[in-house]
Amino acid sequence: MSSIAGFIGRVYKSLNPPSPPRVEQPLRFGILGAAAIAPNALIRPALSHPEVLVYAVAARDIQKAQTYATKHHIPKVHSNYEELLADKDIDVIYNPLPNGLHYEWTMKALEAGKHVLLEKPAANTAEEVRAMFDLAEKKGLVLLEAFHYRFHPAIQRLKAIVDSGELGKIKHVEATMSLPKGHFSADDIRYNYSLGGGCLMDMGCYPMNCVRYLTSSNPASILDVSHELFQPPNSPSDYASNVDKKTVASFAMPNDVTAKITCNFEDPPRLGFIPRLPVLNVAIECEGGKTDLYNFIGPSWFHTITVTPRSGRARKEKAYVFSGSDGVGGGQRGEVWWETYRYQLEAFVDRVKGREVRTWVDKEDSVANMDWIEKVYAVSGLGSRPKSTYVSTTQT
Ligand SMILES: NC(=O)C1=CN([C@@H]2O[C@H](COP(=O)(O)OP(=O)(O)OC[C@H]3O[C@@H](n4cnc5c(N)ncnc54)[C@H](OP(=O)(O)O)[C@@H]3O)[C@@H](O)[C@H]2O)C=CC1
Ligand SMILES: O=C1OC[C@@H](O)[C@H](O)[C@H]1O
Repeated sequence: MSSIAGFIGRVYKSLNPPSPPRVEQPLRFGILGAAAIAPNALIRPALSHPEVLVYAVAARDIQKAQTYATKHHIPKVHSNYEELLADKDIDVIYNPLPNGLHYEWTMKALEAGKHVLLEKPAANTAEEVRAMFDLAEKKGLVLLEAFHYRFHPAIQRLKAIVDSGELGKIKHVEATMSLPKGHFSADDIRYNYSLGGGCLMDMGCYPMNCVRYLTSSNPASILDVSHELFQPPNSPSDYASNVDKKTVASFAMPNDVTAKITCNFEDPPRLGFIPRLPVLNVAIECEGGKTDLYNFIGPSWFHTITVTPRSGRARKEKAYVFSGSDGVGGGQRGEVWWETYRYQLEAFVDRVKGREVRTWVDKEDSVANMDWIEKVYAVSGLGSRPKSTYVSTTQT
């Protein structure tokens, strides 16, 4: 009963967060595009952060930007992306553009002297990811690939359990992100190759990141890759698609560990008619038992960490807030209703302000993640998503 009340409380408070008064000079964020994800990933989390003001939005169509700004109480509207970047009152750019535009607009934002909170996956190629971080470093600006789940206590608690050695050495890690068929329409950016589409890019980047994070390593090699292709409705049977709607990849990790990632845009109904639930799980087999986290990507409303030692009693844990006794260090306690995005925003602001952060997703992490995504695409034969044609004016 108390867990149902806890769930309702978390959902309610995360959707209706308290909004404390802003500090005298909050960080002013500008949003590139009237993006579908921004209300969840930035606008709502920002309400409860006293040092953040979502100050401006730009869209390719000014009317769209105005409607969005009115709906989300954003004070300023710009009629194009360049104008947003030129706005001297903006400190941070949030870049939730389609993947294939991440590089160009992040480079432009950094060139304009802005910190950048950049949606995942960071860009279409590892080379582009490195170039963005090089420029951020050169300019002394903060750049973060928004792997929001990494900032939540749940995944950090899971890693602390694994790292504590209580289950012995890791043998195998499996991470899955799968959504029921029908979640995305055929014209979604996710199915558009020229915009950096593909399931491995959009969803597979999480399991890729997660297996690397939990094993504290990069793959040694790829063991196997399989994929299913997206075919636009009414396309000819010989339509050559290079957009995966599903990818499964297995890896040899260092120290005799193996890993498997699965991502699926279109999990078909069971028996053809029973709709599937999303699958957002990670499971780890160790020599002395196993553990898993149900809902590793969106743990804020509900998750379960199950720990099953080979000998001894199994237990279930929750980690909605950093407790101090959870083996993941001090600072940034959080609130039980904070979503992954709110934890992420806390760390981002702390980083910009030069304060210590509990956790971070750094340059080499982002570069390696993209590198392995490209390597999987190379094995599947689909190839990397197209390189940006943007030529930076600030060569690093
Ligand atoms: N962190 C998370 O949980 C999530 C992250 N994402 C990531 O966020 C990014 C955006 O996803 P989402 O919000 O679903 O995307 P949308 O379909 O809402 O597109 C985002 C914006 O892209 C702009 N855009 C610019 N050029 C084009 C173009 N040629 N075609 C289509 N759109 C264009 C549009 O801006 P305009 O308003 O100017 O027209 C649009 O508002 C992706 O990188 C995705 O991976 C997505 C969902 C969840
Ligand atoms: O968290 C997410 O869920 C659905 C995906 O398509 C999206 O891009 C991703 O970030």
